[in-house]
Order: sequence, then structure tokens, then C-alpha cells
Amino acid sequence: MGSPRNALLFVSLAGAIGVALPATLLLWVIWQQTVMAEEQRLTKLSEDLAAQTEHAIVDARALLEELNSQAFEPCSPHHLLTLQNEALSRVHVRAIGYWEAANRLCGAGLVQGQRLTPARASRIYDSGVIAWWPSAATTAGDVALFLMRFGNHDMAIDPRLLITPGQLEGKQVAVWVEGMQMAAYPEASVFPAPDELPEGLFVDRANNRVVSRVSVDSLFPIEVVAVQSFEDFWDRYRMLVIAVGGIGLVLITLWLGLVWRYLSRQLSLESSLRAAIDGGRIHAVYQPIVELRSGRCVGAEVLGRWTEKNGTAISPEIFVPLAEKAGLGTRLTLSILENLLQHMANWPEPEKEMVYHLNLTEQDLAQPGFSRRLGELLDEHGVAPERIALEITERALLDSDVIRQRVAELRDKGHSIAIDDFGTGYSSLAYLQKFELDTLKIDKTFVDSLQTEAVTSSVIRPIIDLARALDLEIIAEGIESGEQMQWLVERDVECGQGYWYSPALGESGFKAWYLDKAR
Ligand SMILES: Nc1nc2c(ncn2[C@@H]2O[C@@H]3COP(=O)(O)O[C@H]4[C@@H](O)[C@H](n5cnc6c(=O)[nH]c(N)nc65)O[C@@H]4COP(=O)(O)O[C@H]3[C@H]2O)c(=O)[nH]1
Repeated sequence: MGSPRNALLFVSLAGAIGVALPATLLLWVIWQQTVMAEEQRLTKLSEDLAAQTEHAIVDARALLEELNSQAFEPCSPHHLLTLQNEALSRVHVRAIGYWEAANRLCGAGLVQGQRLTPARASRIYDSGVIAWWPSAATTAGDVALFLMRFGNHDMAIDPRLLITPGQLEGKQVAVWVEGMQMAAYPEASVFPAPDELPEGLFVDRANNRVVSRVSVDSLFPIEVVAVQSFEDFWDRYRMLVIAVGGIGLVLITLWLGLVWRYLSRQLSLESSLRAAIDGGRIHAVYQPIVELRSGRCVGAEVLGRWTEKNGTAISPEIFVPLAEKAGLGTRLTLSILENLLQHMANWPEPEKEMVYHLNLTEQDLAQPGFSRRLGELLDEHGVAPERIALEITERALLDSDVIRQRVAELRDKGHSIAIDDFGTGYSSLAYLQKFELDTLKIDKTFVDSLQTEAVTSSVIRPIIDLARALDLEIIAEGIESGEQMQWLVERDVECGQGYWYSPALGESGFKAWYLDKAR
């Protein structure tokens, strides 16, 4: 009793860990996926912003070059009209002006005044371009402008318009060009400088925000910093995490629940089986074995039957392998033998000539004490070993000297040895020759296929030939029709069993059946 309880405890503990571990892993994976997805969105946003900024600067440079190349009469109406048209056709351009030496002589656009001619330039390039990054000195009408002069013309750009707020999805962003802040949204926000930040996305727990820095190397280095409050970030993915995490957890729990149910059922089945064997509640039933030519009953195969206390019948196909797995195989065999011996004591004289075929488990031949205990039980009940044939499956006949020796010992004591389910395992002529056997039982699958097109139908003849070559008696299993029986009689198969004669019967049923046949 102790071991199943411990095993259940172990299974429960393993189950709890089994849920907690994959759940943590699942949440971690979702979090990683979420961060990756956000990183991808931010990279895309930054690339778009960088492309817009780059386009505005390149376009400004090209336009100024174009204006310089045209032979305007300086500040003439035609010149000013051209400047006005070019300025108004670009939403981010506030003004375009005309210079001679250090003086801005005239200009067109939405802003004018001294702010367009600040003293100190931020950058003077070899190409002749002079640039003023937005600052207090370039602020006109509350907007810090980006100014660019090339040759005789200049352009004032409203950097706010390089950013399209609709794209930002609630994030705050700032754009740096050549290490200097060019634009920000919202304008008043203060951003950490890009060189203070790691590349990519990171969770800034101290400030309760998610920050990303993306560098884009276009014509000039552009960097975009985006800041998002942790709540916004979480809001975006909360539903996803809840949905995926929830489904994952349900599936894991369901799976572990099924495993737990299966294991606990197996364990409780195992302990019920143990109790049933110990309590002698597995009883023997008998399927008559008939001499085919005469129809005379010459014995019976002893089959185990187990009905649980709640009335559920468990098939031997389940409880025999379970007993073997639990190391109860030999106890099962001996318990069925005891039941058979009790029944034999009650049967009238004629049946005493019959041979009862007891199925052995794979463990019986491997157990050193099995043969002795078998002998003791037969002696106690006064039953000769010749009355008990032992059926061994092919699997139990492992090619080992010990098993071969035990089979020989049992045979020497007077038991006849039958190989069961022949043809379904590993048998070969050479293999069978190594064992001392008496009977070969042809498996039901081969009898089933008689007079059919199934591939197995051609196998039964070589099996019969093999048995003859080894001088073995043949018992055909699973005979269900007169035609099958006739076919086997014509091939001189000695004995058979199957529903054509009778299914397995309980003690009294078997007795009645036998007496009825004997009449
Ligand atoms: N469809 C059909 N079936 C037929 C016919 N004639 C017999 N059978 C069934 O075929 C099985 C024959 O036993 P097996 O080949 O030794 O195969 C047995 C045997 O290998 C094992 N087994 C049964 N009882 C015991 C036992 O007490 N000890 C051991 N070690 N194994 C057992 O379980 C297997 C299944 O046993 P059962 O369910 O009792 O099923 C039995 C029997 O009821 C037929 O004409 N048609």
C-alpha cells in the first residue's frame, strides 16, 4: 500500500512542478516574443522617421542647388514668387530666402525676420552647405527651425513636421541627426541622449517606461529614441499575454490532468490487482480443447478472469501485462493454479483424464522458485504433473540456457509444454529446435484467415509442416466455423478450440458442457 501512495504523492508533486515549470517558460517565451514584436514595430517606426528626415534634408539641398542655378533677377517679383511656390509646396518648409555674402536680402514663406539669420552655424560642410540645428537662436513664432543655406539660397524647415504624430501610437519620439537633436514629439518632452542608451529596446524600470534607440545609417547618421510608458506597453500586449498564456495554461493543465488520471488509475488498478490476487479473487474459466476428428473433449485451456469489486470486468489482455509489469506474474499464475486445483477436486471421475493448459507469464520461467512451488501445490492436491500442460508464449522462450534448462526440468517432471500464439513472435525452426516442446498452438489469426485472401492464409501450411518436422502435436486456436474445422481435420491437425465448440466457461458451465458432450 505504501508504494502506490508514495507514487501518487510523487506524481502530484511532479504534476505541480510540471504545471509551474512549463507555465513559467510559456510566460517567459510570451514576454520575449512581446519584446521582439515591439522592437520590430519600433525599428519600423524609426526607419520611417529617419527616411522622412533624410528625404527632407536631401530635398532641401537639391532645391537650393536648383534655385542657385537659375538666373533670377534677385528679389524680383518672379524670384520671390518662385521661392514662395517652392516653400508652400512642402508642408515642412517655413521659408526660402536669398542671400548675398552675409546678408539675407529677401525671402518668401510663412516666417520672416532675424531668427532666420542667426550668427553661429552648427555645421559648415566642405560642400558649402551651412546648417543651423533647431535652437533658441532659430526660434521663430514659437518654433525652433532647422536652417540650411547653400550658395545664395536658404531654407527654414519646421522640424515638428518631420514627425507624423499619427504614426507614433502614443509613443514619444525624438530624432537626432549627426548627434544633434533635430525634432521631438511632443516638443516639450525631454529625452535621454542616444549615446546614453543601449541600442534596441530596454525596460527602464526606474522611470517606469520602455525606451528604444534605433540608429539608422543613411546619408548621415540618424538616431531615433522612442519612449513609451510601461502601462501603454503592457496595455498593448496584455490581451495577447492573457489569451495565449491562458490557453497555454489550460492545455498544460489538461494534459497533466490526463497524465495524472492515467497514472493514478494505473496505480490504483495495480493495487486492486495485487489485492485481488492475494485474496484469490481472480478465478479460472475453461475453454474446452477438442480432438478434431472425434469431437471428444481432451482438456481445456485455463484462462484467468477478474471482476473488480464495482462489477467492472478487466480483460486478461490488460491485467496479465499489468501483473507482469508490477512483478506479480508468478503470484497470478499460482493463484489461478490454486483455483484450478480446487475445481479439479470437485469434478467427477471422467474429467480426471483431461489435461488442463495453464498459461505461464514471462516471469514464471525466470523465477527460480516457480517450478518447486508448482510441484508442491500439485502434490498437496494429489494431481499428477501430466494433467497440467504449461503454455508458454514465444516471448518467454528467450534464447537463454537458464530458461531452456527450466523448460527441460518441467518437462522431466511430466508436464507437457505447449508453445502458445505460435507465429506471432520470433519463432524460427532453428530457434524452436533448441527447446524441448510437446505442442504447438496455432494462433487464432492464422485460423481466421483460412479460406480467405489474407496474406496470413498461406502461412498456416508451413506452420503445420514445421510442427510435423519437430514432432509436435498441434492445437489450432480460435476455430469459429465448421469449414475451418473441416480444413484442419483434412490436414491431420489433432486438436482445436474456439467458439465453434465453446467459449471459455465457468466451473459449473464447463462441467455441464462436458457431461452433455460425453452423453
Ligand atoms: N474471437 C475469438 N476468441 C477466442 C476464440 N476462442 C478462444 N478465444 C479467446 O482467445 C484467447 C485465447 O487465449 P490465449 O491465446 O492464450 O490468449 C490469452 C492469454 O495469452 C492471456 N491470458 C488469459 N488468461 C490468462 C492467465 O490466466 N494467465 C496468463 N499468463 N495469461 C492469460 O490473455 C489472452 C486473452 O485471453 P482471453 O481474453 O481469455 O481470450 C482467450 C479466449 O477467450 C474464438 O473462437 N474466437
